[in-house]
Amino acid sequence: MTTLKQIVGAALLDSLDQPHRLLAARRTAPPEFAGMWEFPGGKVEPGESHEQALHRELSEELGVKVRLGAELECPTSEGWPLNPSAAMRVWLGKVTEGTPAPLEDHDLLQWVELAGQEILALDWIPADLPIVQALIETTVGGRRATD
Ligand SMILES: Nc1nc2c([nH]c(=O)n2[C@H]2C[C@H](O)[C@@H](COP(=O)(O)OP(=O)(O)OP(=O)(O)O)O2)c(=O)[nH]1
Repeated sequence: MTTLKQIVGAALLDSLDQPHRLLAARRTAPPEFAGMWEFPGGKVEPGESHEQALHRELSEELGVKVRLGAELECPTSEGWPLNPSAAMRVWLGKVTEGTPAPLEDHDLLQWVELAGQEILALDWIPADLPIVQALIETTVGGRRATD
């Protein structure tokens, strides 16, 4: 039985086949996370699947429709641990309708290169750092090795 609060996040990429850039979102609240970068998303509501929750959150927060790709492989069945009471599962995705805008919960969106130092230089919510690392490995890891 799931005991942790379930959060879903999207790694929105410029392309699912040949990704080069990720859309990062800067949070406005709560105070301890304001100004930090994260994957857009939020809590799974009762009766929703994880994917349904993610589509709803992306519509509310960014005003976009997306195609979801694979789930980013995570260390536990409940996802990536965020804190003692919550875990997040993350799906790769691509915007199919609309232009992302910071409508709710964020004050800035930024497309960042997956390769290079720019992405790691962002002030991510600390719990997101292993997720960002895994995303880089999954997307451009092979390319990096031959850079
Ligand atoms: N969306 C999101 N939340 C994250 C990330 N990393 C991380 O620690 N969190 C935490 C922050 C919050 O405590 C929780 C998600 O809550 P939220 O505030 O985004 O969810 P929500 O929009 O459904 O919340 P609410 O306004 O309905 O209260 O997970 C991340 O990358 N994306």
